[in-house]
Amino acid sequence: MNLLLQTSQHDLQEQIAITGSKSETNRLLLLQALYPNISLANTSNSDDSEVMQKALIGNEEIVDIHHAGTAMRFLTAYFAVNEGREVVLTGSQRMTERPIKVLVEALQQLGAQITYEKEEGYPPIRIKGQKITAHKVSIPANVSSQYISALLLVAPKLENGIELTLVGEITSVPYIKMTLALLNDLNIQTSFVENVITVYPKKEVETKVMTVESDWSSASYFFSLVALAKTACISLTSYKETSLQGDSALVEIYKEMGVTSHFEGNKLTLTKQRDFEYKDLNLELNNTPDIAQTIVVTCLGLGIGCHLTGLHTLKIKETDRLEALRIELTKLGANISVTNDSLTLIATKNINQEVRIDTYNDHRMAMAFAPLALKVPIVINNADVVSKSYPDFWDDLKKLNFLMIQKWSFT
Ligand SMILES: O=C(O)C1=C[C@@H](OP(=O)(O)O)[C@@H](O)[C@H](O)C1
Ligand SMILES: C=C(OP(=O)(O)O)C(=O)O
Repeated sequence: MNLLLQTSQHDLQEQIAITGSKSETNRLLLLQALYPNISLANTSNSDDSEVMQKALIGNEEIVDIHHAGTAMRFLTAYFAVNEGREVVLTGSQRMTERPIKVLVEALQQLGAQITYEKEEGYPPIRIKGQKITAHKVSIPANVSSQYISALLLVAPKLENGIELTLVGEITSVPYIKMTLALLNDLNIQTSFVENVITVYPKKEVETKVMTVESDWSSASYFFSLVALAKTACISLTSYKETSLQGDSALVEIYKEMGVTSHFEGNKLTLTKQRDFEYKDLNLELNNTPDIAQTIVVTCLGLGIGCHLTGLHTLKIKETDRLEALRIELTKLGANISVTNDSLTLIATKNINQEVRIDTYNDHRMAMAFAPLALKVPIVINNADVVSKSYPDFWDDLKKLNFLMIQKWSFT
């Protein structure tokens, strides 16, 4: 489905309910498989959480997690320590290009039995679950924090827990802290001192309902919409002022783009500041890689420039996001350059109309570019990719009176 988006609505007023964080949900689904007496509320309705849940409750030999990076990484660790079970873990074409070697080698240090079915270092992988008693392991920390979270999540069920030494610069740190915080919520003891993380074993946890906070990465598209509208007041539920999700940094980042955030209970209200003085932005996004696309598109729409750094992990996500941004923003008339870990956009006032944005099987390409419809009509190709994290995205956008016309590839 290709969608032509346009709107003449410049005052955005609405209340939107976004479901739970997919990062928190996928962690908690795994923890629930380890500790069945916990229950979950406000879970994510994303495809990634659905495949995670199916993989955990199913009993197939071949487990296909499609595009879900967290599911691939978390389940690698889960099946590796699941004594007596053998599975082949695989995913979409793109998943077979996303590296897994760092995690496989760390698990092998602990005694896991994992082999590659095709290319060394990449899914699909064959895992023969083992009883693990070793507990000291080291791992390169600069490729993906998901490898680290994967080990930490299964650690409390290992006989001796885990003592994990992180080697090199640590990337996407808030996601590691989220994992530890969720373990702590279950009274599982952890420590994170300098570059060593320890998780202590815990056989049972108390019965508890874990309520997932709504997804901040999904909220980013509304920050962008508010920034690009003439006037706006959009409320989002259910959010916390102190969040486990690093992407809650949106509140501070979008202040620099004229968006005011206000909390009342668990309702977050975004309003557009009047007479705001815009300046080019300089941001380090190592802690918040998933909002880089949203931010650069907002900057283009506002006619300001930006220099974003700390982006090296973008190259191994759903697509090479740096390259995808360079190609699509150039089509819109932007002056953009990228390196292996940064992006620079020069301020421009003109945006090309009715450009067809390719989405590269990446939900965030579709959602990040959609708010630009407030400035120019825009076509989003393969718009259904949004279901990876936010299946209701287009319905929620309709509530803001966006006009959406299905376009066929040849029209
Ligand atoms: O642990 C998680 O839930 C995630 C960690 C991040 O990945 P990296 O650590 O690979 O940057 C992030 O981009 C991803 O969307 C979700
Ligand atoms: C990178 C993402 O997801 P994953 O790595 O879990 O596929 C994302 O949702 O932006």
